[in-house]
Amino acid sequence: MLQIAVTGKPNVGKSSFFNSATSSSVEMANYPFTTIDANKAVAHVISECPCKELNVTCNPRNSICIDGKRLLPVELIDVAGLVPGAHEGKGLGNQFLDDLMQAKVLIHVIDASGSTDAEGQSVEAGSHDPLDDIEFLEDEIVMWMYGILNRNWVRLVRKIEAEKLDIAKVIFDQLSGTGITLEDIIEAKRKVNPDYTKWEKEDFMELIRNILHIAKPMLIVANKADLPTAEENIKRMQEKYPYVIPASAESEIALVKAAEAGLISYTPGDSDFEILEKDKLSDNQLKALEYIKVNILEKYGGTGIQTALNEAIFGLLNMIVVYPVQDEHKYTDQKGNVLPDGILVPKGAVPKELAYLVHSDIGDNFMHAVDARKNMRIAADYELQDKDVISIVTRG
Ligand SMILES: Nc1nc2c(ncn2[C@@H]2O[C@H](COP(=O)(O)OP(=O)(O)OP(=O)(O)O)[C@@H](O)[C@H]2O)c(=O)[nH]1
Repeated sequence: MLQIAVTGKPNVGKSSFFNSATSSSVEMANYPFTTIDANKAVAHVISECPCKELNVTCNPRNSICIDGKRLLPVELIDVAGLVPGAHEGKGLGNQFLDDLMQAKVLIHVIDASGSTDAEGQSVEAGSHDPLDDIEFLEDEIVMWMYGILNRNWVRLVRKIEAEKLDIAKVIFDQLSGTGITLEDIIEAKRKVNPDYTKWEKEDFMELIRNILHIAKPMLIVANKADLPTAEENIKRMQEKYPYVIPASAESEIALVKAAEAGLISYTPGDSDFEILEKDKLSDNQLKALEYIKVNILEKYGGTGIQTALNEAIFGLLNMIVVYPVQDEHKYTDQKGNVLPDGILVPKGAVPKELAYLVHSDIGDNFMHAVDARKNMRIAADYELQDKDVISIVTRG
């Protein structure tokens, strides 16, 4: 399952974000996996299910369909321990960085209201500039990777020369376990001085930043957007960085709780709610709900939690959803389940890559694929499209 790391300095609302993003999956009946371990749980991203358009009733297996919306599971990892000096082993140090590197995409939770200082201590709202926190995470990761690469560099350069090794492959081996691919390194290296024997600290830093931007894209969640000091900071963040999602984890938690109690009707991701039991709500509760409506839902179009997850997968990672089936006429698997699985694949993937994502045996025995909508065989280099329904034909 695709992994998303949720991180940020202490007190910014990481746990609140993590809990609000994963609690709704827990409620879902027949969900095969909920809490994986203490700091991992399943959340979901939402995509339009092809069932409506194909006029069929689907029987999802790896996902859930609610009113034509397909909820696809992703794994969230709660990575606590970001403190200044983490790369030198402060706080949870390298454990923090190892955990972070498991994920394909990072969600960096920021206290947009500026009420926590650089170390995560509470301060007067608006007195800390949250823009300073954005650079700080990347700096910690860069310094940590620099430490790894720099450690044996002189010896490695000699070895590269003596044994005529490929520099990108050598860097790749040094960074093993970080999920960074050889292709990522080759691409990142193009923009730095080609003569690696002359690399200074700045060249390493540039290379590492390039690698990070390619291999570990980062989404900024501007949390605590409900506080009055957040608005101006959010504007400044959005002007400077491409992926900033205003959010209020606390509002999401409040709305989900009220919905669970039957007081309002609200589904995560909605941009509005409806009060069902006005008489059972106290004046304070009504005021709080009104505050959320005006200051979060109407202002930002939602609490930002579901938007952030969707943006991480479909925006930053550029994924699409493809539906493999066995019977291209009925859109079913072997057992007759209609549109059983939605699979997240990177945009640009071809049918054989989909086959491997379904199962390695199916990949090994892949012959060709059929576009079930058009009932037509597709070419080996056909780029899969979002919501494609594909039947894979295998040998034997
Ligand atoms: N106003 C407001 N407060 C929030 C929001 N999200 C979290 N908080 C508050 O911020 C404080 C920290 O929240 P946590 O979720 O524990 O933060 P954390 O980043 O996990 O903190 P650590 O466990 O210390 O790393 C708590 O008092 C929350 O109630 C939000 O969206 N709005």
